[in-house]
Amino acid sequence: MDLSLLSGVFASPWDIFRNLLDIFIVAYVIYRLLGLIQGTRAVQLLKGLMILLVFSVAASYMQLDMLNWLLEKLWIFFAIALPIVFQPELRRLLEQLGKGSFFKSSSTDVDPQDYQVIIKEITDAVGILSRNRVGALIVIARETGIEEYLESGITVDSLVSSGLLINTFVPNTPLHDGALVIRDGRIYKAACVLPLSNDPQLPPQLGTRHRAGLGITEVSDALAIIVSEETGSVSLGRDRKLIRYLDAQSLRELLEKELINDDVKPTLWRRWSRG
Ligand SMILES: Nc1ncnc2c1ncn2[C@@H]1O[C@H](COP(=O)(O)OP(=O)(O)OP(=O)(O)O)[C@@H](O)[C@H]1O
Repeated sequence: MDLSLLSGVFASPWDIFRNLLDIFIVAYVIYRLLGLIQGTRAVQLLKGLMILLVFSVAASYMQLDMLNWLLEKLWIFFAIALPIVFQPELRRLLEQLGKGSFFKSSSTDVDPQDYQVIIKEITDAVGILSRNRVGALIVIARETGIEEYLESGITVDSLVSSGLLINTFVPNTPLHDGALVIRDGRIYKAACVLPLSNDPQLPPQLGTRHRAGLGITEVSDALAIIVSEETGSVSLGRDRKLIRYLDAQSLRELLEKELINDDVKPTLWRRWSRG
C-alpha cells in the first residue's frame, strides 16, 4: 500500500498539529453555524440544498447532460437568491461576529438556583394573572436562536420579577400586547409578535395567543406559558404541544423539569433527544 500520501499529510509534528487545528476550527465553525440556524426556516432551506447537491453530484457522475444543465442554472439562481433569503441569519451572524459572541458558548448559562428564583417569580405572576383573567404570553428562550421573531419586540432587559411580569400584561398599557420573552435569565423583550401555529388539532376556541405560544415551540426549543384572558386557564407550550389547565404546582414542576433537571444533560444530547 502506498503510504506516501499519508506521509505528505503528516510530515512532521508541526504538520499534525496544523492539520488537527485546521479540522478543529472548521468543525467548530460548522457547529456554531448550525447552532445559529437551528430551529429557523434556514434549516429547511439547507436540507433542500443538500438534496439538490446530491442530485447534482449524481447527475454529473451519470453524465445526465440535460439534468446537469438544469441543475447548473438552478445553482446560479440560488447563488443570487440565497443571500436574500438568508438575510436575517446572515445579519445575525455578522452581528455576532462583530460583538464577539459567535465564539462564546451558546448554551444559556443560568445557574439552577437562579432558575429556582425565576420559576417562583413566574408562577407567582401567572397565578395572579390567571385569577384576574389577564391574558399573558411568556416565552422562555433556550438554546435555539429565535432572534428573528423578536425584532418586532421592545427591549426591556431586566431581572425577572413577578411585579414586572404582571405589570407588563395590564390591559391597555404599551407592552401588554404580544409576548414577553425571558432569555439568559432576564426579561429580554416584550410585545413580541411570534409565528402562529397552524396545528389543525388545536381546539377551535383557542385563538391567536395560544397559537402564537404554540407557534414558537414549533420553530424552537423555547417554552411558552399562556394565560387565557377568557377563562384564566394556564397552558404550557413545549415541543410543539400545549399542556393545558395547569395549576400553580404543576406549572412549577414542569418548569423545574425543563429548566433545571433537563439542564444537567449535555447540550448535544438534549438537541438529539428532542429530534
Ligand atoms: N402573533 C402573535 N404573537 C404574540 N402575541 C399575539 C400574536 N397574535 C395575538 N397575540 C396576542 O393574543 C391576543 C389575542 O388573543 P386571542 O383572544 O385571539 O387569543 P386566545 O388564544 O383566544 O386567548 P384568550 O383565551 O386570552 O382570549 C392579542 O391581544 C395579543 O396580545
